[in-house]
Parts: sequence; structure tokens; C-alpha cells
Amino acid sequence: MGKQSDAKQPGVSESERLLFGGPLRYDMGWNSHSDAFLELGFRSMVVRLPVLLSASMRLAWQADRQAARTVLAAEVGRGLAQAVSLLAVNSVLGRLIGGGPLEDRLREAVPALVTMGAVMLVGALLRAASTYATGRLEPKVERVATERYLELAAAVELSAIEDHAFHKLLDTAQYGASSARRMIPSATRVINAAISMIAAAGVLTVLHPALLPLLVTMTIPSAWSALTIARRHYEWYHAWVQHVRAGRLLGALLIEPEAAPEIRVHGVGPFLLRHFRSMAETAEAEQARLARLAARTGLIAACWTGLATAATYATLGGLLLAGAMALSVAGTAVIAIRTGSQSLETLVMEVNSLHEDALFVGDLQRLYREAAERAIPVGGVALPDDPREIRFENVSFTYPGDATRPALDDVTLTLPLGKIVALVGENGSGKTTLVKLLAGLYAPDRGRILWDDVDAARADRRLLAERVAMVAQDFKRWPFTARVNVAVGRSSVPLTDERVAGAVAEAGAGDVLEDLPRGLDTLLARNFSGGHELSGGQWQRLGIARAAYRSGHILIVDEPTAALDARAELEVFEKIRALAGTGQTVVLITHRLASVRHADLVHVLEQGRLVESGTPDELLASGGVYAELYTLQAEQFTAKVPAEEAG
Ligand SMILES: Nc1ncnc2c1ncn2[C@@H]1O[C@H](COP(=O)(O)OP(=O)(O)OP(=O)(O)O)[C@@H](O)[C@H]1O
Repeated sequence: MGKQSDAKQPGVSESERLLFGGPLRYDMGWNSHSDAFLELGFRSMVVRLPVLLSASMRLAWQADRQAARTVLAAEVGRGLAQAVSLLAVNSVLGRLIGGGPLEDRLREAVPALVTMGAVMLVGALLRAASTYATGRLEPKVERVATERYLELAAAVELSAIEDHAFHKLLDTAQYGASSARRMIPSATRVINAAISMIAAAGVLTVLHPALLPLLVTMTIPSAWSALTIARRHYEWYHAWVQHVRAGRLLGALLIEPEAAPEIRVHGVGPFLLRHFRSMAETAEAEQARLARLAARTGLIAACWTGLATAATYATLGGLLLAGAMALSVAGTAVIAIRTGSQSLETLVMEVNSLHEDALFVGDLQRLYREAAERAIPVGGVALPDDPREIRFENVSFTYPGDATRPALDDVTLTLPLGKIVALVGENGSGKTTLVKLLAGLYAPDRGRILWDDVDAARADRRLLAERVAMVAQDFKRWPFTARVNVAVGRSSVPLTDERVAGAVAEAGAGDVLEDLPRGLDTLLARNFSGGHELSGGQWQRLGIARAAYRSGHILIVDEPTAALDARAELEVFEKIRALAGTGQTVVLITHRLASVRHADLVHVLEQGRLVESGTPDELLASGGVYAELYTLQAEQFTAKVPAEEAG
């Protein structure tokens, strides 16, 4: 928590206070907000702007070249039209204020007036063209940026997804696409305002060289203030992104169906709400501090602008009084100063929002770069067509972060293909980690994984994944129909009913589908209308059907029967054995040692090390860890219940 308080909180139970030292002392572990990773100076922001602007232009270019060209041309044209119109105003004023009869002066002013009208017409047409092209461009830019973001995020290594720094970047970069979209209209207004300001500045310089520095002095304060406020906002966002995310997570937990039973039975609702409030209040206090700073910065800038404006008009008056400037020129100068400062104001405002958006687009660009660096490599050597075995040779692996011991420690073992291999061991012994390495999800820190004599580290990862079907402990329950939930096992091949039916039969999941109101077409997402929920065991059978549909050469099943009743468990093991009979290799992780009896080979792991290997009978006879665990489980069935003993 950002804030700790000893003050009595209304609604905090005494037990909660005793348990956690009050709710605000109960550290959830993920809500730190002190790791700002960007330091931005005013100068570096100004220097970075053109780079970021060109990045958004590149996105526009990729999204729709034609529209990008139209927008650019129209905005440059509009800026030039304003310059011409300013010159025409100067000419009209010069004619009207000059000597001679009024009728003659009016007649002489007509061409300039006509020019002004024509320029206004052209300006209106260009504006319409720009509006239309911008409207077309904006959604495309957002789509292109989002698509790229999602595509790259889906292609990175699992270790990147699990890395908190990369995840933070994923979080911040997700705003990049909508920022890129917003940058398009901002960028058009910046281009337009910049050109019209340059035009006004040019006219002013022609009228009198002293006027330009005055215009610049008038504008610098608001530019400084706007950019400073934007920088603070961005820095705040980065420093607090974890906090914001945690707040959102708490809000989501309160309404998600999976948490709903515990929230109601264990009364977790008020507890989560209090944390949510405390986090929101901490964030509010920080935002109030920023608002105070923004108000102060704005006020300083306004004073500075006021003084500069007074100095500008005083200079103009002085020049007039001294006879150094004609009245018509002074009139044009006033209009040019007004146009210039208005354009400047627009420019500053738009540069401000452009800058803020550009910073988020900068995050998106950074994500693109880092995701490309951490992408699953493409290409590599081919794996043998029909390997005899996969061999782990002195494999060690430690999860990144602050792990106290390796998850796998110098493991050497063989997985003969076409057989059932069981991995056995207590919780946390490294079984799941081993199969994740086998599937190529992680690479060993040391040692090799050999498919016959081909090192998996050099293999084409896409081809390796092709060979593997996996029913993980926490396999995804996709919120789609039952049919898609099976066929998603191999989404690259056309979905056919025969193939789905075959997989369902192989997995023995037929009766699960019979119970569904619309069979395979039942939507398995309770949150949607017409959606249906399966029990844990029913899901598990559908998961196995998915793996059967994939028909990889190696089937990895991690705790396949954890949620199954005794009859279903027997059935599922029968099915798994049958899959092995078709030539598939089955790598089975289970705590039900009775089910391991039919395995061809058992590897026993303990604290990341391989401690035993052999057939179930050999291991039972050897009296080692496997035999001990097996006897423990068997005794649970043979031991007398205490009541009977007492009786
Ligand atoms: N994604 C992860 N990041 C960091 N550490 C992890 C991760 N997954 C597992 N670990 C750690 O690695 C060790 C081995 O975990 P693993 O999941 O491989 O064990 P397991 O034998 O499959 O356990 P179980 O029987 O409970 O499923 C454990 O100490 C665990 O805390």
C-alpha cells in the first residue's frame, strides 16, 4: 500500500486488525508505485518531439498512404492560404488607409479583397479534404498499431510474458494505439498552426524586425507550461502504472464470477473494497498534488505572457509615435500578432496533447522493439522425422526473479518415444517445469535436450511445437463453443465434424457433450446469454479431447484426472493408454500412483533433481521414494477408519 495508517478505519473488524495489522498494513505484494523508469527534461522533450511526430507519421503512412498524403497536402495548403490572406489584409489596409478619394481607395482594394475571398474558399475546400482524410486515417492507424501490438505480444517467449518489466511495458503500450490515433488530428492542427504562425512571423519580420522577438517572447511561457504539465502527467503515469493496474485488478476481482462465491461466503467483498478505496485515495492525493503544481505553473506562465503582451503593444505604440511605422502597417501588425499568437496558442495546446500522446506512442515503439528482440526465433534445424527418444542431458533451469533454488537441477533422463512415461514427485519437485522445457516453452540454463542427436536449442521452434499436444494443469477454458474448444487444438487446419467427433470419442468426452443443451454448439461462457458452464471434470475431458484433436506426436498431460471421479479417472487413463497404443508418446504427470502402474517408465523427481527411474514394478521393488509414496497412498484405502477401530 502506498499509505499506511494507524487510524481506526470504519468497518474494519478487530480480527482483521489482528490478522493484518489493519487492512492498510496488509501488503498485497503488487501495488508498489515507486519505480519510475523515465526521466525527462524539458530540453530532451523538445528534441524528442520531431522523432515521435515522425513515428506517428510513419504509422499513418503504413495505414493509408493516400489519406496520409491528402492530410499533409491539405494542411500545408491551408497554412499557406492563411499566409496569403494575411498579405491580402495588409494590402487592403494599405489601400484603405492611404490617400485619395474613398471611392478610388475602395476600388484599389477590390483585387486584394477578391484574393482574400478566393483564399478563404480554397481554405474551406482544403479543410473539408483534410477532415475527410483524417477521419479515414484515424481508425486505420489505431487498427494497424493495435494489430502489430497484439501480433508481437502473442509471438514473444513465455519468459517475456512472465517478466514483470515486460508486462509493465505491455500495460503502458496498450494506450499507444489510441494515442497514435489521436496524434493524427493533433498533428494536422500542429502542421496547420505552425505554418500559419510562420506566415504571421514572416509578415511581422517584413513589417518591422523588432516585432518577431516580441511575438516569440509572448509564446514561450505557455509552451513551457504546457510541456511541463504534460511531462509531469506522463511521469506520474509511469510511476503509478502498477498502482493503477492493481486498483483495476481489485475492481475486476469484485465482479468476476470465479471470485463471487468466496466473496460471498468468506465475506471478502468489504475487505477488497477497503483496499480499493485506500489505493484510489492514495492515487487521488497524488493527482491533487499534480493539479496544484499545474495551477502554479499555469499562473507563472500567464504572468509572463501578460508582461510580454504589454511590452509588444507598448513597442508598437512607441514605433507609431516615433513615426517609425505607418498606421496601415501597425494595423496589419496588430492583426498579424493576433493571428500569430492565436496560432501559437493552438500550436502549444496541440503540441502539448501531441507530446503526451507521442510519449505513449514512444512506449508502443519500445514494445515493438523489445517484443521483436524477445520473439520466439523463426527457423532452425529440422527435427528427426521419427525420433527414438528425447534425452535430457544435465539440464538445469532456474526461473528468473528471486528463486532460491533451481526448478530443475542437473537432470539427465530419457523419454523413449511411443511409450507412456510418468513423471512423479511431490509438489514443487519440477515436473511441470520439465514438460514446459520439453515443449520448448523455456530453454535450459545449462545442459541439452536432444531429440535423438538434434539439440532442441537449434531446432525450428514452430516444428517442435507441431509435435507436441499439451493438457496443462491450468489449460485454457476458451469462452467459445464446445466445438471450438476442441478444434482450437489445431486451429491451422480446417475444422471438420469428423475430426472433432473422432477427438471427442478418443478422449471419452461424448457424455459431456450429450449433457449440453446444444451439444457441440453450446457456448461455454457463463457470462454470455445462452452460455453454459461445465464442471471441472467435464472441462478436463474436453481438454483431453482438444489434445487428441491436435494429434501431436507427444502428448503431455499434467494432472489429467485431478478433477475426475473414480469412474471417469479410470476411463480417462484407459483413453490415454489407447492414445499411446496409436504410436503417440504420452508424458503423464500425476499424483495418483495407482494410475502410473501402466506406465512403461517412471521418473521420480525431488526438489528439481531426478532421484529414481524405472518401470513401476522395479521402483516398487527398490523401496525408494516411489515405493514410499505408493505405500502411503495404498494405506489410505486399507487403513481402518477410527470409528470402526473404536467400535
Ligand atoms: N512461472 C514460474 N515462475 C517462477 N517460479 C516457478 C514458476 N513455475 C514454477 N515455479 C517454481 O518452480 C518450482 C517447480 O515447480 P513445478 O510447477 O515445476 O513443480 P511440480 O512438480 O509440477 O509441482 P505440482 O505437483 O505442485 O504441480 C517450484 O518451486 C515453483 O515454485
